[in-house]
Amino acid sequence: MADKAEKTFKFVVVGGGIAGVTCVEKLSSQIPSAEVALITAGPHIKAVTNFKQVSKTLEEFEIEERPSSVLVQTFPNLTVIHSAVKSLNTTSHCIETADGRVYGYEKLCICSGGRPKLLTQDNPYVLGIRDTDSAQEFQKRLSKARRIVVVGNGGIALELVYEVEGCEVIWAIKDKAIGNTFFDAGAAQFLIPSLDAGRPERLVQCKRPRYTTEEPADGASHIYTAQADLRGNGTGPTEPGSALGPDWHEGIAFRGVEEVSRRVSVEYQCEVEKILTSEELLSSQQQTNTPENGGSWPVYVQLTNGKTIGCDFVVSATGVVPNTEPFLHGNNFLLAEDAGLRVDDQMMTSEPDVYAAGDVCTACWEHSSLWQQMRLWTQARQMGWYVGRCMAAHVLSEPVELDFCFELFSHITKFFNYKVVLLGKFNGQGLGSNQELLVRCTKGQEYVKVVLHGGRMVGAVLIGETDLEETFENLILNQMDLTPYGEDLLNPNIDIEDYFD
Ligand SMILES: Cc1cc2nc3c(=O)[nH]c(=O)nc-3n(C[C@H](O)[C@H](O)[C@H](O)COP(=O)(O)OP(=O)(O)OC[C@H]3O[C@@H](n4cnc5c(N)ncnc54)[C@H](O)[C@@H]3O)c2cc1C
Ligand SMILES: NC(=O)C1=CN([C@@H]2O[C@H](COP(=O)(O)OP(=O)(O)OC[C@H]3O[C@@H](n4cnc5c(N)ncnc54)[C@H](OP(=O)(O)O)[C@@H]3O)[C@@H](O)[C@H]2O)C=CC1
Repeated sequence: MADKAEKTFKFVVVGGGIAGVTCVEKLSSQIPSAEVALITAGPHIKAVTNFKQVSKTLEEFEIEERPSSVLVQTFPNLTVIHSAVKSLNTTSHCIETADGRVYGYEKLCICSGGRPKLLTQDNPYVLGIRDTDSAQEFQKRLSKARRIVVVGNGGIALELVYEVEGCEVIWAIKDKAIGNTFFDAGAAQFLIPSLDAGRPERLVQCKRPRYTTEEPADGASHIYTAQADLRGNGTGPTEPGSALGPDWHEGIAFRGVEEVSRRVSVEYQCEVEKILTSEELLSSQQQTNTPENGGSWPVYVQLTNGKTIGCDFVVSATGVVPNTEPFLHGNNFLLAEDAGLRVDDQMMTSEPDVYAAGDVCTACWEHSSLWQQMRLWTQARQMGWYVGRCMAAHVLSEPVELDFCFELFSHITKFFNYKVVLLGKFNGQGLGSNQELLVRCTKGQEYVKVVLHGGRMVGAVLIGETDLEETFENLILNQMDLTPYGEDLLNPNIDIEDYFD
């Protein structure tokens, strides 16, 4: 492959999601003279906007989907190639794209994200949601649906069951409580009433521009560059786009055909045993498993609790698998248990000069006791920024230390219209029974949980407008012994901020 390389770049970054774009921005600003290529399968790139450092580790930002020409205008050293990577040869330092072109690199960063880990592949009644196209497909199918089954108990399921209107939702979860990837049972109990109450009316308007994946009308090149006229055509609507951002459902009406505003029922502690078409259900002759609520449906879901539920389609919100496939063949990448590319504290994979960041990688350095990896946009941005710094530092033979953002896990998001802040070991991850919990809850207003370990705060869940995030972040970071304060820590009559000043 090496002698076929039509151009060799100092840095090649694969993936136009948050991790890849942030990496490119960092590289271009650190070494403006270096030639950088961004190779991405999707037709657009993601850009972080309105970045706000809320506190030492908490950050908020918005995400825009943009044509890559905008990025190229900002960084004249950058070439964007819209084509999927087909193969990689780490020995010859070459990468081949779907349109048969070969590019050389001195240093490569893989930021190819993940794809939905579906319950089953190739079943037309089972949908996953990842990018703009899959969200639009979901919306289209929903507009004709009377009942859907949502499987999974993480971020996507939590958002969908709250957002869908005009359609009955059966939510099947493995656990005893909703939202297991983010909450404990107490928080779930606090949130459950919002499921029935429904979400407040809001204007359905698009906050930021969205782009379609149609070919450019003028037949313009898929390669945007200030330097070269490299043409490619290895991309199209079937290639994976970048993962959606936090408020991906804003501006999209998730409405089924029913008049009812919402009806969500949760099937707890069950998994999907089988997914059958109506013909398969009939021929299976399982008369004992009479479908719930009768009726005739395009597809039936048999759950391990013995229920068979007919529906229009199934949403498999069951996590992500790192997109590693095209990079593995013929190379010696070490993979983690979750199938991500293993990276060390310099974001380097097991192959020389190959780095990885974002959803595709698994952080395999010795973590701070207060941090864990979760495949979130915050971490994709942080890793993208840090990997760019590492790559530039290695070229310049400069030392680089693990960034401070990996000291403490922090995440701000919104579920069921409540602000949610998660800090450190917010669910007592890895602490076993060696933890003490303090909880304060005001129905419909706030839920505050603090995780203590050896008298020190190691994690917190803050739901609602608690205004406690900065103080708690400080208490977690400084690891002060809080034993003398006891339950006063959550006493609503004490101004905790003043208390620790
Ligand atoms: C519906 C949904 C809602 C979400 N909501 C939130 C939220 O509220 N908060 C939060 O923190 N996180 C959220 N996330 C998670 C978050 O979006 C991801 O963790 C983050 O965007 C990952 O960024 P990334 O750059 O690693 O990967 P991606 O955004 O997936 O980007 C991967 C890029 O690689 C490209 N690519 C893939 N394969 C190839 C190839 N072979 N060749 C070339 N290019 C390739 C793709 O086109 C894409 O541009 C959500 C995810 C989803 C799906
Ligand atoms: N607001 C936010 O921060 C949001 C973040 N996201 C992120 O986007 C990504 C994709 O979201 P999502 O798909 O919800 O992934 P998550 O990892 O958040 O959740 C996946 C859920 O599916 C469950 N699950 C896995 N396999 C099965 C199975 N075979 N049957 C039943 N349940 C199963 C998991 O349970 P278990 O854990 O027990 O395996 C878990 O509850 C994640 O990285 C998520 O963090 C998405 C939306 C919003």
